[in-house]
Amino acid sequence: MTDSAAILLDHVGVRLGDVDALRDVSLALDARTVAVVGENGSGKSTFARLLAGLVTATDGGVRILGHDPVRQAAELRREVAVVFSNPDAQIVMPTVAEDVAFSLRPERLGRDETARRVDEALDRFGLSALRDRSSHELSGGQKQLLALAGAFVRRPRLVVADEPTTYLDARNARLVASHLLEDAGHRLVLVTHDLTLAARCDAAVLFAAGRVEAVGHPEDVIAEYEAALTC
Ligand SMILES: Nc1ncnc2c1ncn2[C@@H]1O[C@H](COP(=O)(O)OP(=O)(O)OP(=O)(O)O)[C@@H](O)[C@H]1O
Repeated sequence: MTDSAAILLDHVGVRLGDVDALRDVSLALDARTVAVVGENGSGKSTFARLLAGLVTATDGGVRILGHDPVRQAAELRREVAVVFSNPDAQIVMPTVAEDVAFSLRPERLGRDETARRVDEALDRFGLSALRDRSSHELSGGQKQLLALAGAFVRRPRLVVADEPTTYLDARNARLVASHLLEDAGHRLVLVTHDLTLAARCDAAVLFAAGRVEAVGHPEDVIAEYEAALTC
């Protein structure tokens, strides 16, 4: 296993209550965009949360972007952004512009730099005209774009997206996917049940019952997943 890969897991187990959500997972992932696929309950979200420092390993070793998620939790929080399927969980401020600015608070930037970065993010995600709108009154698609703006405004090195297109119509799903996949200097780990979307990533991981069943080129991994489904 190369020890310079962006995502390194060495015999990792994660126990949640009395469930082994991940078991003996060893991975070295260095592709820029990685799809995570597998059946319901196979451990995908647990893996995503582990990368973001939201759950900790019960066994084994983890390095994300060179950081130990426990001892270097602050560095990890600064460099990893998370996007979930339900954007409501991530929207905290009354207006669209305030919500994006809120994401920048930990950076302690000056007022002008904050305003510049917020404007840039709103523009990039097509939200400039909605900047003073109530964030909770946006449509589902607009809310997900707001969640993306809040994630990307921090210029993360890694974006972990857990089924970010689940509740979106085809047009917004396509828009959100293209923002996530475009190379804006970030890495992406994308948990998805959309195998067409997974195929657009540079690499894929297949989970089954908390274990890694396959890892490699998305075409091969998806073929293995589909073969298992037809058995
Ligand atoms: N907080 C928790 N406490 C106890 N068990 C949990 C908890 N969260 C998840 N689990 C269990 O861990 C296992 C893996 O769940 P996880 O959410 O990672 O799967 P998933 O592949 O993301 O599923 P889905 O596709 O349905 O979202 C499942 O058996 C689940 O029931």
